[in-house]
Amino acid sequence: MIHCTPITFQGAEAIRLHSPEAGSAVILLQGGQVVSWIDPAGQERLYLSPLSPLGGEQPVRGGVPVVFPQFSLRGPLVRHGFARTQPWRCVAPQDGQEAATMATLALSESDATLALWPHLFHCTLQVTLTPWQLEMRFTANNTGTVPWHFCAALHTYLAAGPLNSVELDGLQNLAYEDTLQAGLLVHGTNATVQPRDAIDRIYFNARQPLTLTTAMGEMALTQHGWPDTVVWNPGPDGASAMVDLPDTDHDRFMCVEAALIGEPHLLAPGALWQGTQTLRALHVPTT
Ligand SMILES: O=P(O)(O)OC[C@H]1O[C@@H](O)[C@H](O)[C@@H](O)[C@@H]1O
Repeated sequence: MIHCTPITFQGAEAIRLHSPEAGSAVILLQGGQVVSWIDPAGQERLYLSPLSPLGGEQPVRGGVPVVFPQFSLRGPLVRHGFARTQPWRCVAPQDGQEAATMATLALSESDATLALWPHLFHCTLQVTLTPWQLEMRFTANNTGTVPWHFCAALHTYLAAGPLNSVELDGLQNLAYEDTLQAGLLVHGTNATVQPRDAIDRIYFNARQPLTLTTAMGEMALTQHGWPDTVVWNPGPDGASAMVDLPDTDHDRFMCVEAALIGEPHLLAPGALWQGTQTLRALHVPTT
């Protein structure tokens, strides 16, 4: 039998990747959700809300929730689909091997998912930790006999300083759908994205890589396979309205999500889709 030895992280079952050179990462079995990435300098690079209980039935706010098979409310399922609240299992490394810097978690159909979505599937998330870099590879496999459509995203909460010091470079001159304006299609300008209040945008066919500059330093964000990028922060009013987020914590993260939204993917029986998001810390402030 294949399994990893779980650790307990804030009371929830998890897998920990670590090495002296690369730092560490923690992945919850619930949701297959990365909730911590500590770089070799000891700096936490992901945001995790202190008001979001782990191991319950609610989605965990922070880290990297896996959105599947639906994005947001663009379909009949709960927002962002069911994958982020289902119990995943660790399928690699194999029992007895050192779970040093790479692990793969998997989710397949169950009575619970079939009650929500009548399809056979096998999803995996492979997480690889190297010095200053975290790579996450998501796959979706149709293990049934009929084709199905899906959307997905890695809803990455990057730790950031105050929102007014955030700048995202690489999405200039691209059109985006503005969720805060009821999905209005907005023509982009040649300015970098500098959110100073709530922001909720879907960029279709986004260019790569992006560079996120925050009070925490610079990070290169690269996605392969994922055509779209979501940029989200709830802003002060949105944060205050969320029970699982401290009132001022909109000033502690920025979500840049590698996503498949614009054209739901049709997966034939036996077919496999994959998308990778890579986070690379480029510059660490010396203060
Ligand atoms: O609160 P949730 O379900 O985790 O969603 C958070 C946000 O996720 C983003 O991906 C969406 O674009 C936002 O519209 C949404 O508010």
